Amino acid sequence: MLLKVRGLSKSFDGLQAVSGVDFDLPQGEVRALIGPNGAGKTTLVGMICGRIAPTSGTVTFDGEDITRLPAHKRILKGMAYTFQITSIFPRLPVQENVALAARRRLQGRAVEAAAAEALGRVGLKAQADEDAGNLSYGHQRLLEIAMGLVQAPRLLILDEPTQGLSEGEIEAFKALIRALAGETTILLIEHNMKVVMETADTVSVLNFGEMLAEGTPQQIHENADVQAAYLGTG
Ligand SMILES: Nc1ncnc2c1ncn2[C@@H]1O[C@H](COP(=O)(O)OP(=O)(O)OP(=O)(O)O)[C@@H](O)[C@H]1O
Repeated sequence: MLLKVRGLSKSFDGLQAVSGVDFDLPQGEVRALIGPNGAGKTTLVGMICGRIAPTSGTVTFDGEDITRLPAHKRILKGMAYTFQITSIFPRLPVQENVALAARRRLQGRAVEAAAAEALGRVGLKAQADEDAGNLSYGHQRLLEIAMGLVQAPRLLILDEPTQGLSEGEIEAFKALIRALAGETTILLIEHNMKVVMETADTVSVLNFGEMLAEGTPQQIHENADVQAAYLGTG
């Protein structure tokens, strides 16, 4: 098991954001984490990648207890949390942004080759020389994914990657996830159910900080408890 979460809880001033979550993510799986607004998804993922200290519980990555390891050390172990660890440098070219991320693990010519490959994968090759700040919002999000990918992570965590993307960009994103499936383990917080249904191997549903259900996209789609949880919040 690549990632193992046991009894993970977080309270903020008495508000129980995540309570007693158990969660297993096998190597190579694409897992979607869904749930109504405020269910605790970002808090759970924050504890997995080390940005948020849990109130109790453990996180094990590749057999090692990393519960107390700071975020930057988790990155070195192969966790990439794209939208938090990478921030775009708007005045640098797109390619240079990706090269900076690549230098966490590579040197010399390998940096440029890896950056070009990552840009190709997210469909931004034509924008390589533009300043990152001039990209559309959707393209900036794809750039962030390229900056995660270029680090060759063992676990890639994407927090609402399709938010703000156009229909065409969402199609490209789905194709990218399918291409990465089996190669990289992916944990995807996603509100767009079409994206979830078409990319995830398995879906975990969080509701009021607790794991409500886990199953294939089809099972989750048909699950009465899940339907009720979403209806309850409008
Ligand atoms: N730093 C914080 N301080 C206090 N309360 C917080 C903090 N972070 C999150 N919360 C609360 O914890 C609960 C879970 O929030 P979280 O952001 O994890 O949910 P979410 O499922 O990611 O929601 P969304 O889908 O809206 O992003 C919410 O009630 C939120 O208000």
